Amino acid sequence: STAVKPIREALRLPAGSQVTVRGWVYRRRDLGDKAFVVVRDSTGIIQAVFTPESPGHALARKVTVESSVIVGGALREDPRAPGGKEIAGRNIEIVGLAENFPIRRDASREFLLEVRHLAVRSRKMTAVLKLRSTVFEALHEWFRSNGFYEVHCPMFISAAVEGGATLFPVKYVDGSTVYLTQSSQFYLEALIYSLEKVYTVAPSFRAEKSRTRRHLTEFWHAEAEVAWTGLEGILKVEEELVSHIVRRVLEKNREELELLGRNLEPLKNVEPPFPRISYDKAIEILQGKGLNVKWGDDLGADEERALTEEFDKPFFLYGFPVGVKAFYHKNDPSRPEVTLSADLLAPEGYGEIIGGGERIEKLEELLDKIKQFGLNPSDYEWYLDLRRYGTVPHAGFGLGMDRLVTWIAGLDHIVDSIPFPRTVTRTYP
Ligand SMILES: NC(=O)C[C@H]([NH3+])C(=O)NS(=O)(=O)OC[C@H]1O[C@@H](n2cnc3c(N)ncnc32)[C@H](O)[C@@H]1O
Ligand SMILES: [Mg+2]
Repeated sequence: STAVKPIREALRLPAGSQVTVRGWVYRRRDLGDKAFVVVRDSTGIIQAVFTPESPGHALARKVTVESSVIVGGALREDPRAPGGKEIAGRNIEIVGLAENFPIRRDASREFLLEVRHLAVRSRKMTAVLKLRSTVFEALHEWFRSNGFYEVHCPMFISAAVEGGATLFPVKYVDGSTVYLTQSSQFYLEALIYSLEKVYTVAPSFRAEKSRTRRHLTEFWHAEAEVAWTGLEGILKVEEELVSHIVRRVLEKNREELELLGRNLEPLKNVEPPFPRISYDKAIEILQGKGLNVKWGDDLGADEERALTEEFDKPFFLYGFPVGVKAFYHKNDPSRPEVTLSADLLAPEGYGEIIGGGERIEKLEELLDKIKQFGLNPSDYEWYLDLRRYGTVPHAGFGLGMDRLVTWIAGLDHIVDSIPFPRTVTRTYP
């Protein structure tokens, strides 16, 4: 028998070639005395047709969906077959005969989540996971080629970064209570004093009460911190990073984007500079659209969705009011009621994918703000120390990787962007 080839490569061979492929039975049906077996591997699908003269005919009729198989035969043109070619099946080896596979075409979203350990085999999920892999690969590529060091921060932390309401407490081995990290930001801020430009990609945990299409309780968080820079400096990093990632997906995952039915035009627009609008301007636009918002309100998914209608590429929303953002954001010296913060909103209704901004670098200013926010300074002792020993202006951001994948892939729910989503109601499988 010939050497096993990935299906994508087998399909490129000339008709008449002897091929052997291996994978899982994607579809199986009988038509008259012929057995049609469609095999799936990580590169695609190919049809094999077994006639009564084929040595493998009997096995081909008995093989079940999702059985693992090795199939051999001669390649031939057939415009009706997926990929325009099929295998005139000669032999089939059943490596693992599958029991009755529980997933049917009309399976509900909830059932597909319940059997996600099997549903990850679907062509849609396979396409999303390949695209997700490119997104992470491109992120590392960009940071590493722009002078950033990858660092790793603890998952067990002692104080809230993004507010106490979404902390997951953990009973630690010594009996104390610690928390799962919401963000590596403070540790990155410590690391800029040695490496100056740092990034990390790790899970963050938020006990979000809200059941929405863009919240997970465990999500993948790419965070970066840069010494000696301010708000505009970090926005430039963000727009170049996101543009690079989208460009790489367009280069590498056309097939997957097509399988997902993604309209590519919005993605082709993703080039720096991105538009920048102030929070003030955003409130004006939203009020002009008849939304019931006033200055000082936080902006939720509905408001963000309405704003994205004004743009055909990602855009920055900067200058949030002090009360809307976390304590560590630096107040604008020229307008102390607003902060030097900025979110990056993805178009097409997706909204926030990045949160970030300039940090408070002066010790007294940070101490005042911690107290203003009713927080306990002793919970932030080591974070305050960073301002006692050679403080520098610095800025950073956090990019929600699952939200980024959801937008780029054009998915309608964040749970479809990650293999095993964790939400308010799901920690299984
Ligand atoms: N280093 C930093 O400056 C990051 C900063 N401490 C931070 O955590 N900002 S953030 O809360 O807006 O979260 C950052 C991003 O993280 C994503 N995010 C934030 N929360 C979630 C949940 N619950 N699910 C999915 N994605 C989430 C979303 O894209 C946000 O824009
Ligand atoms: Mg945010």
